[in-house]
Amino acid sequence: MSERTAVVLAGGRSTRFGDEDKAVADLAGTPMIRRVVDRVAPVVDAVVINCRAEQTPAIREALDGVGRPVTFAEDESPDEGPMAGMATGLRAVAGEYAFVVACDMPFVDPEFVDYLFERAPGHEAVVPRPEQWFETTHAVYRAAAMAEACEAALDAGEERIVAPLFELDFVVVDAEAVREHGHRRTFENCNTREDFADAERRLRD
Ligand SMILES: Nc1nc2c(ncn2[C@@H]2O[C@H](COP(=O)(O)OP(=O)(O)OP(=O)(O)O)[C@@H](O)[C@H]2O)c(=O)[nH]1
Ligand SMILES: [Mg+2]
Repeated sequence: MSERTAVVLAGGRSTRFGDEDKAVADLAGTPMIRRVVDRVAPVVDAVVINCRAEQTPAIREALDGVGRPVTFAEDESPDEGPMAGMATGLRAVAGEYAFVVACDMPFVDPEFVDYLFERAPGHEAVVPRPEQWFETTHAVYRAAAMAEACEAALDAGEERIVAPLFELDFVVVDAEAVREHGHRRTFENCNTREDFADAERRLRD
């Protein structure tokens, strides 16, 4: 099946942001997660949201009318970290490949996401490495393979998402390819009120 899915990770507690869920917080007039989904929707067929059960109503409302089927993959037990969320989200994917993205990346570049999907056939993961770090929450995975690898890593007490990644046949998109195919803002994430204010200034430009 060639269907492409976006898995949006939103199950965190937004502690750096404050007493509000940053996923649905207003960013220049639009809930942040809506910005993320609106940006990736043109290059995917379906959307899966990973979050805690109590977040679902507000996120569902924020995503009303996005034009792609949205399903919710709720954490069975919350606060187990982004890798657990990734496994839960990927288990709910119907197609072969999924782009996993954090809910706090409102500048995600659809053309770059398309490029990541294009590099995927024959591999289990396509992960950008614009600098020193692998952007594991902005990467394409063969859903079943990564879900399984995450579950094994969690069982082994691993917390870093590179651990399951290294178990897969993965392609690295290096700094040069990132520059060539992507906008540098694509990896920018908003964690604090200051990050929101800063992003908002640029979104209103
Ligand atoms: N399911 C799930 N997702 C998580 C968890 N922790 C973080 N995430 C998600 O992983 C992504 C990156 O996490 P952070 O940017 O640290 O978000 P956060 O944990 O909500 O924010 P802070 O509390 O400020 O670190 C975000 O999309 C989060 O929603 C978790 O325990 N469970
Ligand atoms: Mg966190």
